This record gives sequence, structure tokens and C-alpha cells, in this order.
Amino acid sequence: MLLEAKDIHMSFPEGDGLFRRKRKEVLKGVSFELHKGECLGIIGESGSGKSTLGKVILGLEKQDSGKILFEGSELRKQWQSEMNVVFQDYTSSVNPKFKVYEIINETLLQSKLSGEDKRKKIIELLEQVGLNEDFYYRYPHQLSGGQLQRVCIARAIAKMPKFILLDEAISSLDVSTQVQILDLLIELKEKYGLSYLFITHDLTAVTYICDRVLFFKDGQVVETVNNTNKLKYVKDEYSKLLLGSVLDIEISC
Ligand SMILES: Nc1ncnc2c1ncn2[C@@H]1O[C@H](COP(=O)(O)OP(=O)(O)OP(=O)(O)O)[C@@H](O)[C@H]1O
Repeated sequence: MLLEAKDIHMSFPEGDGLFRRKRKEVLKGVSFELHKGECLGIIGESGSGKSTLGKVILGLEKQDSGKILFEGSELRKQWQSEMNVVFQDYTSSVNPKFKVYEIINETLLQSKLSGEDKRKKIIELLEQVGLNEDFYYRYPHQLSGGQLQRVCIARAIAKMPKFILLDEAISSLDVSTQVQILDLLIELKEKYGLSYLFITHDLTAVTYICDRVLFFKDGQVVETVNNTNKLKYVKDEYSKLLLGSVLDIEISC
């Protein structure tokens, strides 16, 4: 087991001033397991708490209660460097004043590589995501959306993490670029044994890349499908609704 979430609860303050003591529960007892080398999809409607769950896993938000275990350990310091993230909004997740090599170098700052070795490593990473040396000195505005998302993926894999959170990582791209990025993610997963948590609204992408999928509603996992080829056999009413609205299939009862 790579990652385990056990009964995660999370709430945010609601309202202003005096009323800020009121809290809104966004995660209501979320539990799941992510196996090594698998891609687990989390699909659910907007506002259901998917990104909040991602942030709790990355340690960007602190849960009210519940445990996150990585390789059986709760000690975040030990495993923080084994995780990385690719967000939907590639333009705001990079510093526009940074050149491509500086963006990738953000993950390599602690590495002992220096000078020519670091340059070689960055070029190697660019090649791994289907780019090349020509992109090294370019600024984000000189890249297409797909190319910039590839740079973000290069930054995410630079230290060879075991786990990458993909939060709507393809949603801002056009359909043909989405397929290219999904193919790249599948290739990297197989090559390096990476594990992904793939947060999305997009069921087609789920069937393309995910091994298993969690249906998420109102801060809770309402159903887990262990084989994405069997999506049409979902039992939960919400999962059926979600599937029926996206896929033109008859959902079995
Ligand atoms: N920092 C915050 N402070 C207060 N409320 C927040 C905060 N972050 C998220 N929320 C609220 O938590 C709920 C869940 O948000 P979240 O972004 O996790 O949903 P989501 O399922 O990822 O939605 P989407 O698919 O639209 O990105 C929303 O009602 C949101 O307004």
C-alpha cells in the first residue's frame, strides 16, 4: 500500500466577523487506499471537496481529524519529498518571470547537482516529457498550454517522486492535447512505477488512465469501482446519474 486516507474530516470557517466561528464541513469521513503503481480516479461534482482532499494529502491543508499514511507512516516529514502535484491551471502554477529551466529547477534546488550536471538533468527531463533543449531558456508565455503543462510534469517528476497528485491536470487543454498528456502520464507511470491520484470531472479521461475510481459527493466517497471497464455496473444513484449524463450508456440496475 502506498497511501491510505483514514476517516478524514475537514471543515472551513464560514461567514464573516462574529459568524466566522461557524464551520462548514467539506470532507465528511473520507477513507481510501492507493496501491503502488496504480492510478486512482476521484470523480465528483464541483464543490464536492476533491481539491480539498488533494490539499490535505499534500499537507497544504490540515485535516480536523483522521489519518494520512504514506507507506504505513504518518510522519509527513519523512515522505513529503516523495510527493508532487500537477494542477489544472498551468499558467498560475508557474512564475511567469522564470524561464523553463528555472521552473524545473524549483524541484531540484535541494539536489547536489551543480553546473553542467544540472543542465544535463533538466534537458533529460525536458526530453522525458516530449520537449527538448530548445525550450530551456524560454519563458512560459512563449509556450503553448500543452507544452507548459509538459514543463509542469517535468517539474513534478524531477525528483522521481512515488506519488503525483493530478488535480484536473488536463482540463484546460484542448481534446487532442489532453490525449497526448494522458499518454505521456501513462508512459511515465509505467516507466517509473509512479502512482497517481487523478482528480477530475471527466469520465472519459478516467476510463483512459485510471485503474480504479472513487465517486465523490458532498465530501464523501459514495462508491468505489475497482475495474474501470465495469463502470456501467455502478450501484449508487449519484454514480449512475453522473455516468448516465456523460456516457451514452444504459446503466444497469
Ligand atoms: N480555503 C477555503 N476556505 C473556505 N472554504 C473553502 C476553502 N477551500 C475550499 N473551500 C470550500 O470547500 C468546498 C469544496 O471545495 P473544493 O475546491 O475542494 O471542491 P472541488 O470538488 O475540488 O470543486 P471543483 O471541481 O469545482 O474544483 C467548496 O464549497 C469551497 O467553497
